Amino acid sequence: MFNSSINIVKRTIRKRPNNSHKGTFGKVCIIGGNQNFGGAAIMASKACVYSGAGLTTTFTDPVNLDSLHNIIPEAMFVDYHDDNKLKSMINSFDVILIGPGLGNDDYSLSLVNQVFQQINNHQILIIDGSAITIVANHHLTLPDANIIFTPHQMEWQRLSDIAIPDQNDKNNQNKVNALHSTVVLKSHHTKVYSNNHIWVNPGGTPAQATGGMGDTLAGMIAGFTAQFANTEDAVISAVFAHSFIADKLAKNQYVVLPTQISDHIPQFMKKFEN
Ligand SMILES: NC(=O)C1=CN([C@@H]2O[C@H](COP(=O)(O)OP(=O)(O)OC[C@H]3O[C@@H](n4cnc5c(N)ncnc54)[C@H](O)[C@@H]3O)[C@@H](O)[C@H]2O)[C@@H](O)CC1
Ligand SMILES: Nc1ncnc2c1ncn2[C@@H]1O[C@H](COP(=O)(O)OP(=O)(O)O)[C@@H](O)[C@H]1O
Ligand SMILES: [Mg+2]
Repeated sequence: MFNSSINIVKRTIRKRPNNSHKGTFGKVCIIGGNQNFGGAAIMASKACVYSGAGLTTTFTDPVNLDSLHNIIPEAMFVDYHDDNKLKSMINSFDVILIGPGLGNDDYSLSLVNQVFQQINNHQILIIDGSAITIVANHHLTLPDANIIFTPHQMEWQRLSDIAIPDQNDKNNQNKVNALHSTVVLKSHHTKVYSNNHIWVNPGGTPAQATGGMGDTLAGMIAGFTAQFANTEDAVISAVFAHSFIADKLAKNQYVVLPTQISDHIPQFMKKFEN
């Protein structure tokens, strides 16, 4: 499993062509971070930029602006209350990540609805964190887009109606097929379900069990899928990179911080570029 995963990573992370520019490496929009969970959107944004996305724009509550730019000045900011900006910009992105720290209130629901109404089938939509809970609680109809869900087991229980003890491959795959989406089911042994294919992450460590770890993974998946043509391979490579970096740091650390993982993404990508 480890060697076949390395092969996927190597065929995914391409050497950057000399005649490239920021436009070559994808435009990502990250929507999340309410007044309480700004850190989630900021960690996702950091992970996305460090994964090499060409342009990252973060739609968040304005209370997060200074912190966002302190941590990751490469990310652009839009006030997520600005309806007109969201409307006019949303279809210009290759990848939209919605959910990290979004919260579950009426305004969060309206943002999810707005994205679902406007997104098209050329775009990749990553649904994480609060946005998964919103889709589940409000039984939202999914839009016609390339959808990737990134639930942990509790979020998957809400979305799939499969209780955590019953989350086996057969039950999970049936639900994934019904959703017509890719599902990254996160746990101590994360699995990626897509098109009747299941990939099991060979890595991961309890040193990763800290808030923000999934927000960081979601940002990495956004950055990888924005750049690399094969979306399934890009998702697998991001999940692999996330835990590979964590496993390495955990050799000398009791706990690994999400932002530390982001710091090491560029070295990981250099090591495996092909
Ligand atoms: N610094 C920040 O701003 C943070 C914001 N966060 C945001 O908070 C919102 C709520 O997300 P939460 O996941 O905390 O809340 P949820 O209520 O969705 O789920 C958390 C609970 O699920 C249970 N659970 C069962 N199996 C699990 C598994 N395999 N992995 C994780 N939890 C499992 C745990 O008991 C945990 O308390 C999201 O939008 C998220 O992005 C969190 O990521 C924490 C950090
Ligand atoms: N014990 C563990 N072993 C391996 N990976 C873990 C462990 N605990 C958490 N993780 C990883 O950390 C991430 C947690 O995601 P999530 O619960 O969404 O975090 P958050 O929403 O707080 O950012 C997932 O990628 C999960 O696989
Ligand atoms: Mg999460």
